[in-house]
Amino acid sequence: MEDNFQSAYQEEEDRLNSTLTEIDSILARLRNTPVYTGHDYTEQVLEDSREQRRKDLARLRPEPYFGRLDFQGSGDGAPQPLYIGKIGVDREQVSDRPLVIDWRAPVASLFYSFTGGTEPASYEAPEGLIEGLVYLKRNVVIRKQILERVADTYNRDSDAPAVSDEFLVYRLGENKDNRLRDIVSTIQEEQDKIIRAVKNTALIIQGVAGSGKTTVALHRLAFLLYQYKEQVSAEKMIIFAPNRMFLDYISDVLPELGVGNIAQSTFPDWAANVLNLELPEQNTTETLNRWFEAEGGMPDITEETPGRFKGSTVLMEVIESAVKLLETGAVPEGDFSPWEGAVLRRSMILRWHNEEYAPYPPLKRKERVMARIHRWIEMELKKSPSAAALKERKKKAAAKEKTYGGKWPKYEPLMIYKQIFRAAKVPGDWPAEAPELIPQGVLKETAKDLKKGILREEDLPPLLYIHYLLSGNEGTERFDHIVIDEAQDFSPFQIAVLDLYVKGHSFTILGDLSQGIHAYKGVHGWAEMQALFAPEHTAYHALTRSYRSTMEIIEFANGILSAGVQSPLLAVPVFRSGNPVRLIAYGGEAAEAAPGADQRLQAVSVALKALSGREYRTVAVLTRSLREAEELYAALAAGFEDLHLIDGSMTQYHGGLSVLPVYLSKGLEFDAVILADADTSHYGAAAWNAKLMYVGCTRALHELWLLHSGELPAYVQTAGEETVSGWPEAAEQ
Ligand SMILES: Nc1ncnc2c1ncn2[C@@H]1O[C@H](COP(=O)(O)OP(=O)(O)OP(=O)(O)O)[C@@H](O)[C@H]1O
Repeated sequence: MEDNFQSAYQEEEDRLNSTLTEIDSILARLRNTPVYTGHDYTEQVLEDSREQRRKDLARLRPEPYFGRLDFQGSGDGAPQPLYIGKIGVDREQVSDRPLVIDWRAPVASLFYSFTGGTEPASYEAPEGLIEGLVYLKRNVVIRKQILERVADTYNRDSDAPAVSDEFLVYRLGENKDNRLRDIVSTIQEEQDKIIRAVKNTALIIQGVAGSGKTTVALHRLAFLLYQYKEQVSAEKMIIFAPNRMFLDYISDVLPELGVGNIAQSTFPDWAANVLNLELPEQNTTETLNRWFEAEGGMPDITEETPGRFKGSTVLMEVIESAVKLLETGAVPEGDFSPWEGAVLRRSMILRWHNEEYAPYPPLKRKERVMARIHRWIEMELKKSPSAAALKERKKKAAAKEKTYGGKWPKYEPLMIYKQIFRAAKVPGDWPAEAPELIPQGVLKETAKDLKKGILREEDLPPLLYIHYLLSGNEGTERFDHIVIDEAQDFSPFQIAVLDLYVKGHSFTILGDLSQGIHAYKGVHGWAEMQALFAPEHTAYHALTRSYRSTMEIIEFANGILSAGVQSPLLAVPVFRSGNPVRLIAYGGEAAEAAPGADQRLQAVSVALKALSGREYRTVAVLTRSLREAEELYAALAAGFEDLHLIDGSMTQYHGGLSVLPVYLSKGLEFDAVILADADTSHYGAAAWNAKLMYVGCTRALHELWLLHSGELPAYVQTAGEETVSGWPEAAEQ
């Protein structure tokens, strides 16, 4: 065994050396080729490609590849070793087998989809299905040109035919810094299917916490750019994520994959930009705080909860009817007469509006009709009998034209939105009552907000839709692809509106219903989103394995889900074992002398010291509310150098030690998590509270401690069979 390993290591070291020599020689040749600066187009294209190759090779040199697959296609005489890396490199002789194969190339898909066994394997190539036998699947870790590790996950000649998880487990056991990383060397089969799915589909992915949704979405973008290079461009792709700090957290993955220039935004930021609106900064944060700090729990969520109703496609219908009403009554009453004796019949204007310009959206139609009227005036002016009459008529016509233009509907999204909710005066031909489809409660609350000038996040999709109905998506280029992360917090209306701004329903929509803590606005089931697309335009995938946390943490979090939410969406852990989850009751007899608040502070401080003293790089204290996070931070900051408070307004994630409310931790991960206040007064019995706690627990990679002074919620007690209680010895108070 040891001998085999030695020879594998030696073999890979030799191959690495020869690869590096070859890369260096290609690079040297490219660098010695004079840079073309002339005007010949063909030469310019060749120069661009040389420059790209120079950059790629320089980028590749420190870690040229990460995997090897020995494959014998049906036409091959013997198994051929294929080396797979982040970027493909052709040899000097392009007819030879590539030096390194791009991980996105069709043949590289075998590296990910092959699940062991002696049966033939196959992959889809442009020329059709290629079949053959896999002999070896090997992971090689190279850092700074040094071979660090060789691990065979499959070897046809060995006794263990299945693909082993050993290398994956090794990778997952590493500590994380403050950024999400690429996973090209260990993409799993279920993830690979999503990454390589065809472009023009609305892919909806339900993935348990830590199943790699965010990571997979980013790899999918890199794949689409490779596979559809002629059809898509990075500038026309966009990622929607919950907040700006999260965007910062994921911002390294795409550059690591060699992809730049993909727009990343929050939905409100993007919508405000399209609508040309200035959104007050604190609105979203304020809604969140209001919602999550609510004393005595959340209000009940029904289809009439404002966020839910305004996110529904029912409101789309209401808007469509309102815009139709405006459009039908748009042409002002009466003929148009710019001066005495000149008359343009209304019937003619109506014909222009309703027939000739019918294909245009209302705002364009109005512009076209007004331009046509202007041209008509100019023709009429030519008939003026004298220069004085011409001058007089011109003056009159200008005034009349202005007045006539003013009689048209305003066609302004916010105004129309206010009119729909009866927060602004409605045109004469509108019914006095708002449409029955709008529930009374929503009507009142929205009208009150709109009159005060308050716009909430849930008002943005309707506003965008009105904007679209009025102007089409003119001025905003349609995207080639849209990624929506944390999509359980999106509403069907939001997706329906975004569909108007993307080509071919090309979406990757990822989320986890078990983390749906924004139930007042998000979807309650994926069918709500699937229903927006024709069956042939949508596909559903479920990711059930969780890669982030140890088995102990996942089993504990699963327990919370089953008992607290009765959810069937449980995570399947990768076989990676760590320390048991720790439940720590503080206060009680040992610390009776200290008043309550001090005991809590002391407990958090001891836990933070204990965990940050280990090899972990990121440790988080999660509180139930922002206020509690702020208070804890203020009390702890002096004792911990690298401590950061994370509130809703942050744009950067620093890593190290953090204090944050649990609802803001969504999407992030930490080596160790301390869940402060895990008691019934902070986490009530409602499913919603269990979800919140589930989110908190699943942020932890290696270590999870729950601190409490009161009773633990029942769903934690039942989940806690395999946990340990109390402080570890070294951290004893
Ligand atoms: N195939 C893989 N190989 C190695 N690491 C992986 C793999 N898949 C996911 N991971 C790791 O698992 C962690 C979770 O990934 P990610 O944040 O993308 O999951 P998620 O499903 O978006 O999680 P959540 O919904 O809980 O926020 C990350 O550290 C990621 O690097």
